Amino acid sequence: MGKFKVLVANSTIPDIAHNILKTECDVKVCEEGRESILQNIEGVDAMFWLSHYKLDKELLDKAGPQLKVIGSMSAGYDNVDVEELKKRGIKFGNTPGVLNDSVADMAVLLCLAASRRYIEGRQAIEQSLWKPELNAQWLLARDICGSTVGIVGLGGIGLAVIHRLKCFNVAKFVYTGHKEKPEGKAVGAEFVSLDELLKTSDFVISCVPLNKETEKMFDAKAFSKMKSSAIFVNVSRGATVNQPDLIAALKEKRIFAAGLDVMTPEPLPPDHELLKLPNCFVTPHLGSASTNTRNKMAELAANNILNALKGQPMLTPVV
Ligand SMILES: O=CC(=O)O
Repeated sequence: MGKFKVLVANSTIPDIAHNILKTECDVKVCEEGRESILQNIEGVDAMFWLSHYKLDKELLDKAGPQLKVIGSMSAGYDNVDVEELKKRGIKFGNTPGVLNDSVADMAVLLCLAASRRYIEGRQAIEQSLWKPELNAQWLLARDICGSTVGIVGLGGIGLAVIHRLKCFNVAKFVYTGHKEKPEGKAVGAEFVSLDELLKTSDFVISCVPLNKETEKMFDAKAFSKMKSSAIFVNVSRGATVNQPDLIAALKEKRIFAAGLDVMTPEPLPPDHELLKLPNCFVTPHLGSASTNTRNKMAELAANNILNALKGQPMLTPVV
């Protein structure tokens, strides 16, 4: 018998996390759904969290006062009531850093798929619109080469995007955020205001965390400042975008195209308007979805939990 009781709030987490937790804990795994978490959470010392559900007061009340630590297998934690955790003295850790490369790969994929008009090209084949006569003006792309790339939120993911896109011979990198960062200077990116970034960038890539300040920051006003040839890419959270405004901007060709790994809602209904736009390339929130990255995230989340249970500092604490 392990010393600690841990609830795993998702039955699909990689084995590596189970193996780590099992060394010191009794591990219980939930079935799908919030109901199952609510049914199983009572009396546990820790929870391994991987869910789009809200981690809120109701869950914490149901858990009871012995709950000491929650380790989330995610970088983002916008669905977690961190203030409530703080109030209750519950430690909370996330898994930043280890997913930077995978998410940055996804950002590059989105830049390319949106700028090279992947959806339109594919549809043209399927709808027999690919004509035998050569047309030198057909489905022309916007190049990354020679472009200005704007990173909104220069954290680890934004930096990893810059490192990748350097090979594409980008003319200029700009970034915006709260303050100028030495890491920005080190990669040759210029710190600018959001306004300046929106006005001058050919690619606008959102890497910001979702919070009150960033919620719906990409709205009609923001899209109206962007070039009509600009490509908007989002690998952060769907809620940073006012989605009806984005849809209008894409429909009216006020911007050239978008590439989205995140959107609202998730999962996106199959008949959603975003999927009907030929200039919008959508993937189902797969940024961190590689075998290696998910293993690293699982390992880090499990070690955060064990450390905190044993009274040691978490490797990547939030509170
Ligand atoms: O979106 C993925 C994450 O926050 O880890």
